[in-house]
Amino acid sequence: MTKKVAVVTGSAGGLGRGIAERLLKDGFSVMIHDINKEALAETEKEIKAAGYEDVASFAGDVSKKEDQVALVAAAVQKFGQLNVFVNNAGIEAVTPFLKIDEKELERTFKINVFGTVYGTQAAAEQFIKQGTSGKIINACSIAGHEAYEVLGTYSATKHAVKAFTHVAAKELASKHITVNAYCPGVAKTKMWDRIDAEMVKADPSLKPGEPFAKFSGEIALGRYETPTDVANLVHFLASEDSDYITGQAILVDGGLVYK
Ligand SMILES: NC(=O)C1=CN([C@@H]2O[C@H](COP(=O)(O)OP(=O)(O)OC[C@H]3O[C@@H](n4cnc5c(N)ncnc54)[C@H](O)[C@@H]3O)[C@@H](O)[C@H]2O)C=CC1
Ligand SMILES: CC(=O)C(C)=O
Repeated sequence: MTKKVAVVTGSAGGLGRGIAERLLKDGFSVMIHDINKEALAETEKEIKAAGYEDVASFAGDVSKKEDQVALVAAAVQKFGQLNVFVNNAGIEAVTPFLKIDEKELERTFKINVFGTVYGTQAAAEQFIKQGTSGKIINACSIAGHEAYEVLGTYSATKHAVKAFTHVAAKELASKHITVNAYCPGVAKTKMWDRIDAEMVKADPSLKPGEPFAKFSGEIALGRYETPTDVANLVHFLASEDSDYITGQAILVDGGLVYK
């Protein structure tokens, strides 16, 4: 039987790498992808060294539509088809509201929102061309359900990701394409290291590590999130067990936001 094929954007590290590794374990062929070419090459090497042969990599920028189309084409050329597309890549922005500027708005919306739209379009076009069903899975956040101080731009982008998840699900359902989102809480990746540093810069009364400790201290299950926690949900959303679920932005946050 032909192996199913998944693409995971922004998977040179962090949550994306955890997701890619889980999908490989589940038996998918996986195209990993990132804007950081060196980290991507290193990750591919490490994954192969761990015994996974059906992995390949493609470097690109999710905010460029042509890169997303080329990513899908590369996955299909390498593995023969596409079944799952994970719009994982995203960036943070940590700025007090009155200081948010055009540059921050443009950069964050281009990567988090435009990137998700372009990835969804490229994947959906391929599913339609194949005449198959398909699954699109987007990175949202607790910040797509709540809005956080000094994370205004980021929260707005994740609310937009949630809205596009709903709309794409409605429009693509008749083509047997499902669109869902995972909404992590507080995971100690490079993103949170940067958020912590920026929050300390914005409020000098804070010490390094305190913002992360404050956010993760409110998690009901008593610990911060790991890439595996997120990958467990994406594994489900990529599997046939989720076939009757579409348009959902599912919280996977250990009990932090209740919606
Ligand atoms: N870490 C956390 O606590 C949470 C993360 N998320 C979301 O999960 C996703 C992954 O987050 P992390 O792994 O924590 O982030 P990260 O910053 O650790 O990793 C993100 C990866 O995306 C890549 N990337 C950035 N811009 C890109 C672009 N334009 N094109 C292609 N690749 C690009 C980076 O090079 C990096 O390898 C993001 O969408 C983030 O917003 C959501 C909720 C919580
Ligand atoms: C990183 C993130 O998604 C937060 C702080 O909600």
